[in-house]
Amino acid sequence: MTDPVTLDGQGSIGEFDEKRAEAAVRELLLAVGEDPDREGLRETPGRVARAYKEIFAGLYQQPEDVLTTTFDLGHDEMVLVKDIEVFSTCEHHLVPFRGVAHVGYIPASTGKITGLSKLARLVDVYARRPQVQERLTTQIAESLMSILEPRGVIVVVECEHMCMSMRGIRKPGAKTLTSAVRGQLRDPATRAEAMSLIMAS
Ligand SMILES: Nc1nc2c(ncn2[C@@H]2O[C@H](COP(=O)(O)OP(=O)(O)OP(=O)(O)O)[C@@H](O)[C@H]2O)c(=O)[nH]1
Ligand SMILES: [Zn+2]
Repeated sequence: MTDPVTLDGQGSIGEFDEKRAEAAVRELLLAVGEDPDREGLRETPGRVARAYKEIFAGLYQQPEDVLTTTFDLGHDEMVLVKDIEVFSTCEHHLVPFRGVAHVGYIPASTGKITGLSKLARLVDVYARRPQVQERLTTQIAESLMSILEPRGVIVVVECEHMCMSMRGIRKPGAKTLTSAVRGQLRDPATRAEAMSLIMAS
């Protein structure tokens, strides 16, 4: 395995250890009083390990891997992609949180823009890690700022956390909104314009 290297303060650039994950799931089943050798559970540790590999695939990716196609277009107005589906995993309880992300930016005057799908891929890179919503939001904003060097960025994320719905406080339907605003989008008028586009149905 590669030596651990910090990745935005999270995880490490290594490889997913499927055997270890499988053993841990088997152990967890034993801990809850289940029989991992019974018919229905026999394949479960392996299945869960493969599912985790997919759910945490973002630990083995960098934003540069997905923000690849950049065009020079000379477009100097805001580009906004709304309602990008978010599936992530709360790092406190390892249960899902899901919702949408809205990602907008004002390209650099040199016109460096990226493919629209790349913004959704960027959301996935950070969502597919053990996360908290605030960090997910700022990581998207900051990676866009450093890679595209735009004049401004706005990221708004709205999610429902299963750790608040299915357990603990049990408030299904409660939504958490987080935002990160950088550069010219901090200007109140520009920010208000972006927010009205985001909130419009
Ligand atoms: N700020 C923030 N908090 C989160 C996020 N996801 C989960 N949490 C919160 O993390 C907190 C963890 O609190 P703890 O008191 O350590 O854990 P707990 O006893 O399981 O807390 P309860 O959920 O209140 O039962 C809870 O209040 C969760 O609602 C997130 O993305 N951002
Ligand atoms: Zn949680």
